Amino acid sequence: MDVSGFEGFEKRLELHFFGDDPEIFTLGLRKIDFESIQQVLEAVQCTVVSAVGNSYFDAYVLSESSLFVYPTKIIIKTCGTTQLLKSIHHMLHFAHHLGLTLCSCLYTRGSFIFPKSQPFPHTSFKDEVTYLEDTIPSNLCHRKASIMPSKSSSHSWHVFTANHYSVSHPHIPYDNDIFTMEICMTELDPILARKFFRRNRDGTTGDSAGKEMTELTGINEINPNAVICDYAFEPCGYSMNGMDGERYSTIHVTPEDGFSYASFECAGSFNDDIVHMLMKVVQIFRPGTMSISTTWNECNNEISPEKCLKPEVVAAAEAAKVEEGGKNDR
Ligand SMILES: C[S@+](CC[C@H](N)C(=O)[O-])C[C@H]1O[C@@H](n2cnc3c(N)ncnc32)[C@H](O)[C@@H]1O
Repeated sequence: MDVSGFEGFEKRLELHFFGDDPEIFTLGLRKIDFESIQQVLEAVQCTVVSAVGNSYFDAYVLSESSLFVYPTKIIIKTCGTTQLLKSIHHMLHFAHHLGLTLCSCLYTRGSFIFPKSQPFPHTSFKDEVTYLEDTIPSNLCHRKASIMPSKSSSHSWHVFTANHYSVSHPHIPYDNDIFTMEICMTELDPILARKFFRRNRDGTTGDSAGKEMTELTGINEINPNAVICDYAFEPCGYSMNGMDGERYSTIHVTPEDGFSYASFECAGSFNDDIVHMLMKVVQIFRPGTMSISTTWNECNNEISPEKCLKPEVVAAAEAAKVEEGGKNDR
């Protein structure tokens, strides 16, 4: 941990692949063995603390956040002083051996609380973009990098996208109904944040203490259908991955006062009850500041992260804040 505190804001990388073998849609990247996954994570400087899988994907809780492996997609999210972008080179190597080619890359992050503690290539957004430009293959020719405008300078969204387009694969299949929602929260209510400190040190494991926190805080009620894999760190900190069919969700909490942070991320559909979900998340953390981003695939196969939200998400966030306004005097 940095002398001043732990960097909660995650770096997030989403890579999509395509290939000619129909088997890639059933197993694909999930064929990468655990040793190779560990090799990728070694480059990033984090480890696996817990793992589960269902018939659609594998979910790993990491010492610093989470990894999701689908047949043609990988999402890796890491916090602290990890070097996330160093995973790309290794991932491309393993994917290549499975006959898979990268067709899109999305890298996002918020504003670091402790930017000066970040190692290369995360020393600045400029360095990150240069590193990405140099690492991703040239078939990803549509590239964009931007820091999206924000009312709060401490919650600026940094985005890099790169997409492939070819005549032979004009329509790489994406599910246009599914979007990703990420909520980043700082200045958590200190009383609620205390719930993410381990109480009984004796006889509990990271798994059992994690399960206790999931129930005590109501995280299990956000999506009651999700199978949850949770973990509590020592002396504090919490991570969970949820699996609901092919949809994932993930929560990470840094509860220490002075640099408290929590994030919630899920894959959702426009038919979901976003209001309910947002209300639940806000009630669990009562953050002083929060930002929400949604990302979805447009018909032209470009991954499009939006800080300007779909109206239903804006309405839900505002409803959640109004509801909490009366309860939280901060
Ligand atoms: C890994 S978790 C969740 C990360 C998530 N991105 C976040 O910041 O909310 C981070 C929390 O666990 C605590 N922690 C305790 N041991 C840790 C370890 N070995 N690695 C990472 N975090 C640890 C940190 O102090 C912090 O409160």
